[in-house]
Amino acid sequence: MAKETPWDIALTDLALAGLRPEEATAFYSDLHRVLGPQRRPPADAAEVWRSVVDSGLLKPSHSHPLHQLVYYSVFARWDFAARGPPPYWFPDPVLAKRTNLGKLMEAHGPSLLGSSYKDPITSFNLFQKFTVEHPEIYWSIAMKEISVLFREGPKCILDTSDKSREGGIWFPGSVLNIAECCLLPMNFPKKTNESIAIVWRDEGSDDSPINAMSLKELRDQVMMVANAIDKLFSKGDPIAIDMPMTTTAVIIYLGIILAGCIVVSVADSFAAKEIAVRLSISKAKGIFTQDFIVRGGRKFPLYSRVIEGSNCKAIVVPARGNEIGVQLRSHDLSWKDFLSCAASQPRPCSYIPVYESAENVINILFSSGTTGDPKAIPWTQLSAIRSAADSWAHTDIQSGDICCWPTNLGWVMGPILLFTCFLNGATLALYQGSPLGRGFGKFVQDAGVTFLGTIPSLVKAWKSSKCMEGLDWGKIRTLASTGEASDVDDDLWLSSRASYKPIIECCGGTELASSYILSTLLQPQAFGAFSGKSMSTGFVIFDDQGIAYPDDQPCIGEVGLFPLYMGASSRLLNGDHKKVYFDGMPSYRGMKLRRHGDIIQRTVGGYYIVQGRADDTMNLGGIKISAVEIERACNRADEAVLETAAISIRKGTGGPEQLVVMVVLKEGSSNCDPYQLRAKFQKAIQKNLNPLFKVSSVRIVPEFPRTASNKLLRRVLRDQLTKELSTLSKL
Ligand SMILES: Nc1ncnc2c1ncn2[C@@H]1O[C@H](COP(=O)(O)OP(=O)(O)OP(=O)(O)O)[C@@H](O)[C@H]1O
Repeated sequence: MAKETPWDIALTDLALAGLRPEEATAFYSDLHRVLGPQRRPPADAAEVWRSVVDSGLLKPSHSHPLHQLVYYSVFARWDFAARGPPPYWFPDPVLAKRTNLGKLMEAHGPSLLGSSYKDPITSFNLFQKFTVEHPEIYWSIAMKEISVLFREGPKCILDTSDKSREGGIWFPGSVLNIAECCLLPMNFPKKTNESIAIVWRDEGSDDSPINAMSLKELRDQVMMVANAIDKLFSKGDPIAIDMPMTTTAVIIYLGIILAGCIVVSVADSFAAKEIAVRLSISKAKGIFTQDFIVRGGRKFPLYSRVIEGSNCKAIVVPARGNEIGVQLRSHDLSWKDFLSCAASQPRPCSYIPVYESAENVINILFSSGTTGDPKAIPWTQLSAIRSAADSWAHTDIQSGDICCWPTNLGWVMGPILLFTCFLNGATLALYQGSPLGRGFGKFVQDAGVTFLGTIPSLVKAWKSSKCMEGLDWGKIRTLASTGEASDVDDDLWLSSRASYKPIIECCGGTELASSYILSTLLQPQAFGAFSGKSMSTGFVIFDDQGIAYPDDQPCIGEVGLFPLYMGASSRLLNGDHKKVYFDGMPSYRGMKLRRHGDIIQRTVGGYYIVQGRADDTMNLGGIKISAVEIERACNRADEAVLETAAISIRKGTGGPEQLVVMVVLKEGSSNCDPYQLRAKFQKAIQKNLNPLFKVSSVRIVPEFPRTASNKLLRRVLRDQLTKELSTLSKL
């Protein structure tokens, strides 16, 4: 499909990529005008691509094959080993100074870095390093940028005197209510009572106007909920929310925190048993839920799932309309009856928040369980601050932005998105239904979303179904992706839908309340790669012996986080925090490193590429390789492949690990032959990775097992294959 150079693209190629003859002729001459006469290198591919994008030649309305043809032809001769991943987006020196971080660096860079400070782009790495070495200075400045209002100010920013607290004590002595901070109008960041706090639309009402709620309306409703909570619960009670991330769910979330209780977030896709386990671990005193979930035009029971394994008081919100569609147990309440508890108050929409220390727990979240049983992670008010501040710095969220990221309050992205919007004066955009279809994309268009977050499986589904064709996503300023390693071609598709806006890759963990590697608008971006570490985050990549690679050296290894990490967890409800995150970790410069479990690659050029979990690493013929690297090579080996999972298994008798590539095919490709695929995978692996790696077999399956948040569960596939093998060997 791709040509040796973009100059080799012929009219016939453009026709094959979907252009009509007259369009192909016009495109051809425009392309050549942009490319100029130089037919062969030394033209730098990155500069060529930059001119192509700047010229606006490639439009969102063009077919994906056309975008592919140009992109892959431009970078056909790119030497990854010598230059790192190819950049597709470049910061503009003038615009960079107008970003949140750019402004902060311009204001403080000269005094903090002295004459070494040049400008936000040139000095980004130096500044990030400074924030790691002086986190107390960075956080004292960053805190002024988001709407955090202390009732009592902190004694200092960071206290490291208690050596048993590896993560340090942040903002000691301070008292606040973070939900109140979300709801108050502020001069900076700008939030008035009339500012639009939430916009939303119900699935199925895709041609109706967008609904909107002002900050004052939101505050009134949250206060009403807090008043009603006071009637039914006591301060400090854990109260669960298990429902889609709707406007009502967001109001409930803030109401629980305003009233000094703890939100227990449970994702709405869990089965009854999983819900029950989470309610029991957190000792929830009540649960807010819905009668049903309406998604993709279907109605799924939710209340019945919630009560199957738990007796705690349920407050039931109707999925649609005002009346609930299920019969309640005697001790449960409808949403209407719950709200009427507050209505009897003289001022139902007025509430004095419960103020607590910054380290007070506001939310219990559960990790995805990719590596084992989900961990119950207490989020403090600091976690909320961390999440909003990172979005301020890295995704450049500003007041007036309209932010959409399909997720759930039970996944870490839910609370991160909520605090990102409300502590930065941005608008939260919620599509109340399935994000998989065109209705969601139309909402993004109609609501004028400026920031769109995604997960890789969602992007893959949009690209493959072509459901977003013809939509105008022109208001998008920034995209983002998290959860799993993203696919270069899927990201090419995503960015091209928004005229090549940057995709900010985010990788962290529920227990960090943030991402440890995170792209920025101050550095060039490459698909599927992270341009750097997040502000104030330090880490090393270490080898099998626990020895850290030098910071400027390209390498692959496990990441070890510096333990002083503002907003990260310091305990687990269902596990030994020290054992999970610190025991067995190497030390670096006198610091015991914090475990995160990811294998990452630092490339030439200082980009990071996630290679998956340490547990998914395999040893093929004595060489260590991550599953993700093999999958990246195989995913593009044949047009029929939707996705692959690389698993290594060992026969019961021991011996070397054998590589099995499992495949899910695109719709309509069912007659694909596994033997032919094996040959193609073998070739792709030999060409891109290592000629010695052998594909032992290929399995075509209808779908992969995934966590409830859609992460590929390689450990389940590995267990299945190992079991099958041992049964076979017994026959
Ligand atoms: N953008 C990304 N690219 C690659 N991997 C990612 C990305 N974002 C997240 N991840 C993976 O997800 C992990 C964080 O997910 P989460 O906090 O939900 O817990 P988990 O590790 O999946 O679950 P558990 O700790 O229960 O096994 C990261 O450590 C990383 O492995």
